[in-house]
Amino acid sequence: VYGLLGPGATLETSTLENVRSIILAAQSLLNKLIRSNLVKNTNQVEVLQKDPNSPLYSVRTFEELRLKPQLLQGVYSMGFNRPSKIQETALPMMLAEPPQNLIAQSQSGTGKTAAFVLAMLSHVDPSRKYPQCLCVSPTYELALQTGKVIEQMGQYYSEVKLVYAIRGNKLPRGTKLQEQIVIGTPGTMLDWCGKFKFFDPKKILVFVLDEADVMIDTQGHQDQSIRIQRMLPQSCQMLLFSATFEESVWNFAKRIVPDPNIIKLKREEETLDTIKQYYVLCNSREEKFKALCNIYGAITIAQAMIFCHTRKTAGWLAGELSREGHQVALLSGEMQVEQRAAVIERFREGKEKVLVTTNVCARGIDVEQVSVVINFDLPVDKDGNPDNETYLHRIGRTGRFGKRGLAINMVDSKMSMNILNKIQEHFNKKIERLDTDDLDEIEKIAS
Ligand SMILES: Nc1ncnc2c1ncn2[C@@H]1O[C@H](COP(=O)(O)OP(=O)(O)OP(=O)(O)O)[C@@H](O)[C@H]1O
Repeated sequence: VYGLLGPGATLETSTLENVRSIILAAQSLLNKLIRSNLVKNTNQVEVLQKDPNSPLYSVRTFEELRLKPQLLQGVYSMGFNRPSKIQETALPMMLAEPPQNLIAQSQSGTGKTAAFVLAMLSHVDPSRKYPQCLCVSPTYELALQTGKVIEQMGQYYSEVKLVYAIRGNKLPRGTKLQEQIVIGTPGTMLDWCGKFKFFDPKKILVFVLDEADVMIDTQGHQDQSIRIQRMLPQSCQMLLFSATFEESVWNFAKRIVPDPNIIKLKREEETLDTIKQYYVLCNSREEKFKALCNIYGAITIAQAMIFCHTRKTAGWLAGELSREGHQVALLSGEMQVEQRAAVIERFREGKEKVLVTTNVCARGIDVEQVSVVINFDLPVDKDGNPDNETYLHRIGRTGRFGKRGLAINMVDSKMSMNILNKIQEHFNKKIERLDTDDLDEIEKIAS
């Protein structure tokens, strides 16, 4: 299957309406590629049960779930010692008899994929050689990532096989699938069960819809998913996962999952409390660059992220910094997701000390060891208004990381001063002026 795939989706291949969904899907893939650990979350899980009178089980250990030994071995071999926050509640619900339907929302990296993969592997009967679980993902790259988790978790359960229903994987007419798990994108999945009848949808026990928020942004995916769902038997367990839960996602979720239990885990809040914020007044990008050099000359910066508004500025700045002798990594929109993941990985490993990037590329990426964030350009939305949310994401820290940080904003016009003032008002946190021609003053900010 891997050999059949072309390179990852690029923005060039898309129509304009699809750009947002492609960015979302790419972001999600990027997060998966660069993630090395569970994203910890200290918030409480909110649970809404279909039947409020039934007792709510949550587990502290994987043993309590009475998994097949081959699966427990698979779980431990992945380095999981205990269920994540969302898994504590989601797993007993998904593994209950009779199976329960579930809608679960929690941010990327909290263990949703591992949870539903475990549920699918627990429910299949390997002695039956036909599809019993379907999992739909928004893109084939995301489907492949989930497939990898199935392969890893099921490594000691080799009787269970999976097949990818993705564009490019063409099967001869009349094929009857023998694999127990089918994972793919909605269009191909629909063709496989509706048009080509490669398997019998009435025999499906578990239907998983992953990344619902990304899914609904892609034209046609919603309808295709609903059409697949309609072919499944009433007894089929329906599971839907999403990182965010806007109204539109919720409406879609309710159409896909009848009588759901609902689990939500709020994202850990980011705060500016532990961040010292400054701004520097300049007149041009050259002056901004000079200010940046002065800062680097005065204080030791282990690792910094620098945000620019456009690819062009980012490219220019990366070049200038390299000429000054800095080890610079550039993250840019025209790079494919895999290339971006590699750049971030190198930066995380400390191979480069400065990461220059545009906003699109770096949304949602945590690089814990970064202590200095520089807004070479202030974050604005497409209408040129201050983008407070992005400002917070760039420089904010969750309580968990708690470390002190430094944020420096470059202001180069009346307009950008105005934006800075609005950001300051919005967060009600003072942003101090920094004179970068005064070395003593710069040294003070690092202490
Ligand atoms: N119980 C666990 N203990 C330790 N690590 C875990 C556990 N569950 C999952 N992980 C790991 O944490 C990371 C995130 O898990 P997972 O991919 O399942 O999260 P997710 O919520 O599905 O995120 P995304 O939607 O981005 O895929 C993965 O590297 C996974 O291997």
